[in-house]
Amino acid sequence: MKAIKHLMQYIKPYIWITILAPLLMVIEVFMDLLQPTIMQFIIDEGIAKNDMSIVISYAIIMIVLAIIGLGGGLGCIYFSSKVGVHVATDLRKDLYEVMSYFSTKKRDEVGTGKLITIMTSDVEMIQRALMMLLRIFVRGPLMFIGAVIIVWFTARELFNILLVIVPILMILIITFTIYSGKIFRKVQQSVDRVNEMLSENLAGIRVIKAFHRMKEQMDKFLQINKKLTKLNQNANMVMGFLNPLTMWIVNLGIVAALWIGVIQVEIGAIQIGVILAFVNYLNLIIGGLMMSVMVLMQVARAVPSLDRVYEMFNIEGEERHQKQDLHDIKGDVTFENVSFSYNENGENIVDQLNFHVNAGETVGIIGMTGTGKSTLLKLIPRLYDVSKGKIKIDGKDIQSFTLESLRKQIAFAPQKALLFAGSIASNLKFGSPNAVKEDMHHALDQANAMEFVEKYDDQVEHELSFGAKNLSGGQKQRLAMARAFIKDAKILILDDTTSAVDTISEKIIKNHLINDFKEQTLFIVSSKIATIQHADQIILMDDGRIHGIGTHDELLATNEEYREIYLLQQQSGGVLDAE
Ligand SMILES: Nc1ncnc2c1ncn2[C@@H]1O[C@H](COP(=O)(O)OP(=O)(O)OP(=O)(O)O)[C@@H](O)[C@H]1O
Repeated sequence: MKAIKHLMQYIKPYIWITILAPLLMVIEVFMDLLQPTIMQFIIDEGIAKNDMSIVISYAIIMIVLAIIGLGGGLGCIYFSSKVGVHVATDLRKDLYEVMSYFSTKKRDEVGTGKLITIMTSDVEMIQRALMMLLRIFVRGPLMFIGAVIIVWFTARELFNILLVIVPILMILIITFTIYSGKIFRKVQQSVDRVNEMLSENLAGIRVIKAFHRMKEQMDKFLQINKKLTKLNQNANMVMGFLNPLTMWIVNLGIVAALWIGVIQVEIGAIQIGVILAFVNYLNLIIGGLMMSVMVLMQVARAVPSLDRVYEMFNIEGEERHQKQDLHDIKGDVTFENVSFSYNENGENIVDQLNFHVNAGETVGIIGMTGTGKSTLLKLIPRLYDVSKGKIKIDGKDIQSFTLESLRKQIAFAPQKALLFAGSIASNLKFGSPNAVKEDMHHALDQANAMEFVEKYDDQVEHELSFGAKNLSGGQKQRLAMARAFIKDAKILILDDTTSAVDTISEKIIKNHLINDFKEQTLFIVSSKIATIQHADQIILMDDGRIHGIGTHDELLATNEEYREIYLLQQQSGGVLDAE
């Protein structure tokens, strides 16, 4: 109910054409309903009495009425399509907006597959249902009721046939509609799963190929797809049963009409034209019922879609407009007893973290994989919210600031260098929308990316393909770093952003980090001590906890595990000194 109310808000701007479309359909139905009666008149008064003038004049009336009906029908199609398409477009636009405000946690929970299905097939389902409702939902019942009334007045001797047939058809239709609604709900869930698997496999196609797991993935996909096929088949079977069953009942009605009708003609109670008109009206009645069923079926399919769309609008998003703005920060960052778990009541991925970073300092974070380094970083721009404790910037809890203003103060280069299709410049403008060429060159220099960008004829205007597949892993990382650098934010976070970068480039970038970012608070996660050796503090993470904290020299002197990592990396030649 609430979902329907919500949909009504989208129909409201098009309310006049939403009213006009069914009105035009009323004209078409009236014209259709008049045709059999005129035909009856032509047969009984024209042909039976050999009066050609009646035949011709009523045939002309029939044509005129048909043309008027056609005009009404076409108008209805035009306006109902307009409503459907516009409502769908507006819904998609708003869905895109709310989805972009989902908290990262919620987005993870819902899953990309479901989000894509909702934006595409669910919205389309609503669009189709809306169009059909405006076109056929008026036509169906009106044709049904109109035909029944006309039969009552023109062929009352045959009316009893309707009293038997119509209730049977109605029970049949209602049962089928309810049942098909349940099946379509399952179909939709199955489509979600297919989409989820598809998007995951397409994104990971190179990994699948590299590990030669095409067959295994294909088998998995086939299994899910098979389930969808079966559900679709069931749904179609339901529909497949309905048509022959109704036609059989209608045919029984026609046989009964002919039988009873002929007896009535013989005793002179009715004329032959009445029987023909009745058969025609019977077809209109069935047509009306079937059309209503089609609409109901479509509505039954659209209801789960409407619910799913409505659910998206109700998902707790990130707050947008309350709280105070964060301006001109110094850049002190404090973690006070911070714990975080991805799942409610799940194990803490980071646990009771306590540390303080002064503005302008660099913090290096190191530790085994899966120890919560990336998670720690994601808590600072509130990509996820802490489960316990507080993170403070300049002594104030980050929860008290608007997300927009908080994130303006933070430049974040995530572990996976995600770039967008478009020019290098457009990607850099993500970091700083007003950046000019000089700013871009400067940031690209700092990330040692100018070295390859300047080789392109069109330089920063060079187009990146979807997912920046025309770049190497190291090139992508350097551009992603440049995008963070150009933002010139007070807090700069680099999550293992040099893992695929060559040693010389890494050394250049490190020098820039040391010399150009003295005013910024830097968080650098790396698996290599050499990358963070210069940091004012190094945090050694172990199983979500801080296992050691201090400068490189302090940790070397006091922390066994740190010393071991350092020696191992020294032996494997991973040492990299800043100049
Ligand atoms: N979105 C998520 N949902 C649920 N669990 C997650 C999510 N992201 C990470 N984790 C889990 O949290 C733990 C820590 O992950 P995190 O990425 O923070 O580790 P990390 O130290 O950065 O690892 P690496 O060095 O490999 O990048 C892992 O066990 C991981 O499975």
